Amino acid sequence: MAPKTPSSLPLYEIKYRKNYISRVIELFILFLLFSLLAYRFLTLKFHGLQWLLALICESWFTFIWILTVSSKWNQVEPTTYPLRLLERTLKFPAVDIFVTTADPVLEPPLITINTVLSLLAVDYPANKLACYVSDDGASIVTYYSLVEASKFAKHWVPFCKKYNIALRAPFRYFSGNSSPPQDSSQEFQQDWTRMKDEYKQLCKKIEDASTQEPETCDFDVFSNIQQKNHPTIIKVILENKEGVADGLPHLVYISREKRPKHPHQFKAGAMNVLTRVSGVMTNAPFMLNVDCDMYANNPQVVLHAMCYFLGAKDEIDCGFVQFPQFFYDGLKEDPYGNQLKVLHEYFGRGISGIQGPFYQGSGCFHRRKVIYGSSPYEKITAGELKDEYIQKTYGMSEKLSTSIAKTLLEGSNIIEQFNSDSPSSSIEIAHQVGSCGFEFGTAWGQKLGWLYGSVAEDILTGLFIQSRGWKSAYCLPDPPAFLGCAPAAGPASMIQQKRWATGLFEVLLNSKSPIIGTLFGKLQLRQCMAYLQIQLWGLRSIFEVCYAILPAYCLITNSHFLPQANELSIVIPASIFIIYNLYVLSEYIRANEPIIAWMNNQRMWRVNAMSAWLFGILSATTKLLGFSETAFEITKKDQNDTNSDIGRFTFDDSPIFVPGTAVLLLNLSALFIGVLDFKKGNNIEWGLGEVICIMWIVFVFWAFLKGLFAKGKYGIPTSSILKAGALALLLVHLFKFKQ
Ligand SMILES: O=c1ccn([C@@H]2O[C@H](COP(=O)(O)OP(=O)(O)O[C@H]3O[C@H](CO)[C@@H](O)[C@H](O)[C@H]3O)[C@@H](O)[C@H]2O)c(=O)[nH]1
Ligand SMILES: [Mn+2]
Repeated sequence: MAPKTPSSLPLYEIKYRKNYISRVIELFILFLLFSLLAYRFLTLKFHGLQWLLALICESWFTFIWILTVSSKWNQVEPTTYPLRLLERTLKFPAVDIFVTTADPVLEPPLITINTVLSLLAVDYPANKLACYVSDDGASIVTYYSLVEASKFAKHWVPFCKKYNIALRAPFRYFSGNSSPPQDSSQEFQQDWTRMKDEYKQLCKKIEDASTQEPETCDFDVFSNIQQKNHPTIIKVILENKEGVADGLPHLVYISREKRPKHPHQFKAGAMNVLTRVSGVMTNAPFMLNVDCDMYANNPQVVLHAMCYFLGAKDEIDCGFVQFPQFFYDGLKEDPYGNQLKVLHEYFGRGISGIQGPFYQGSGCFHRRKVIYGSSPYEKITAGELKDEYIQKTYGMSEKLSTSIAKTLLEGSNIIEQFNSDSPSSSIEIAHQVGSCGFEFGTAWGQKLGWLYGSVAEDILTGLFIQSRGWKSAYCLPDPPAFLGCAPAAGPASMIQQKRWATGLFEVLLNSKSPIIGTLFGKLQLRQCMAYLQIQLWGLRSIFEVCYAILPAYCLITNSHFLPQANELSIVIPASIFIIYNLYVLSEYIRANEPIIAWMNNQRMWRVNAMSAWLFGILSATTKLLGFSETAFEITKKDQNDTNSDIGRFTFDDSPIFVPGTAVLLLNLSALFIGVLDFKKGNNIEWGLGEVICIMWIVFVFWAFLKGLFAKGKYGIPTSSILKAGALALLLVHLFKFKQ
């Protein structure tokens, strides 16, 4: 065999995990679940309401388990080879990078500029990159910070490239290091110290600006505007006019027009403006989007993504390339269960073995034409793109139409397409396409761009792409490509989970729901099942709450919903409980996660399911009935809350904590009532099974139990406890009455 030349080696490889043992265990659990259902069904007539409720809930859990097993069946082990790519070619396609920020308080500008700096410094020809920052907060501080950061970038980027620095977000690079590494050269030590000083000054400037607004004439546009009522603001901060590969990429600030009566569609709206503004300015064939807190942790990210785009034999195989979301400074042992490591490890790799990962909203590279609504192999001729059609669909702008036509007609020539004009020459048209009336009557948000109608715009948009037949690729470089902030407080974490549950459920009811995508589109059946697995989070809450109430119901009404300890059939539910939990534990161990993280996560999944998801489905339903609109509540990004016991669960007066507290109180009272009954020597119908269930619920809500007695932010506010108590009391009486 002839030795392989660099150009014949594959740029990526996808292997499949040999997860046979896992599959067997998962199928065995499924078998046990079916046995349980059969047993319940056959014995239904000997038991009361609680038996029927248990049967309904367990049927639902079985259904979810089928979705889970299918989603995790084919887990991928992808590898990308950026070095081979570098050996193969010197010509790279252009990439437009989008960073979104929306609130200078919840999303401190220092975090945003670190993300931007890490992106400006990636290993990729600078003349092929343009970074666009969308600021829905229209904040002068954010803009000022970016301007100052761009000055710092002129030294930072060359420094990173000269010494091949691995971590190019300065706040992470300098954190904890007060002096340069001692074993390095004199020159490096000097440069290091200089950079660190400059970065300190930058931080100081930004800090000062947030207390006293900066004043220069350049900032006039920001004076006298309101966050939700202002014209489009676009500023070209950095421009690589000469097009030099080792210079700096373009950097453009955009705050789209906002008017009070005009729905602005949250992040999806911002992404569409970014798409259009970049379309008229640079029109790169690929775009990367990241949330403002998701800095590039691996300087080769773009190269890794290009391994897929340039290495795929068939374009259909990668409509987009998703890097999973990982988080930095994650709280030890993941008390809020939101670092999602284990979810990515099995579920994420599993769906990547079907039609590809979901689009996760951040850390994703898209083909521009995919965002423009095209389908795989779609051959568009110039005739079909007659201006009239384009303008009706994409909006009235000649320059934008031309650029869109170019993208759609592109064929396979993605390298040459870069727009050679400098961004500032298109600034007027950019203002026009960034205005809020531009989309009126067009297909933006409906059939192209980022889709409207769900606060989980990412899942909706990705689903629509996959329903057109595109596959997506999962990229897992080492070190991880992007790192962001996971919420580090109880309320923030709950609000995020609630938003996801709402948004995911909205997608299910949308005209682009996965079921429709499979029936009428090109979404694969098992991909549809994977989407359902997450989109049913909201509905799951009802069954989970019901099931958590059952043991309490039994103790209060002196009945049982599980077979008694001396019956042989108790083996079925007992073994489901034991095998399932041990199996999940083994997943954590295999993923090198601490056992405590497993414990915390198991609890938090249940807590989220019974509180945040419940509110999620409530808000999706009230929207559906037309009572309210769902809103995108932004997650707080800063987590340097120094004087607090990080990791200890925190509460606030949000009603979101009421149902969980009520479930806990109800079970505790049931236990109390049961023990009294038992002491009285009454004939007891319930048994060990029900008592273990109550113990388990107390274990799940341990943080809430502690919260009942703690003060300040660690305690559940008295008003919430009273509401939950009243609810629990009401249920106790209802059950008693029924009896
Ligand atoms: O009106 C808005 C609201 C939000 N954002 C941006 O959207 C991003 C995500 O917001 P965040 O509060 O961090 O939400 P997360 O729950 O952490 O985000 C995940 O889930 C969202 C969908 O619920 C996706 O949009 C995100 O990309 C995904 O990372 C941030 O960059 C925001 O600045 C806007 O630009 N405009
Ligand atoms: Mn976020």
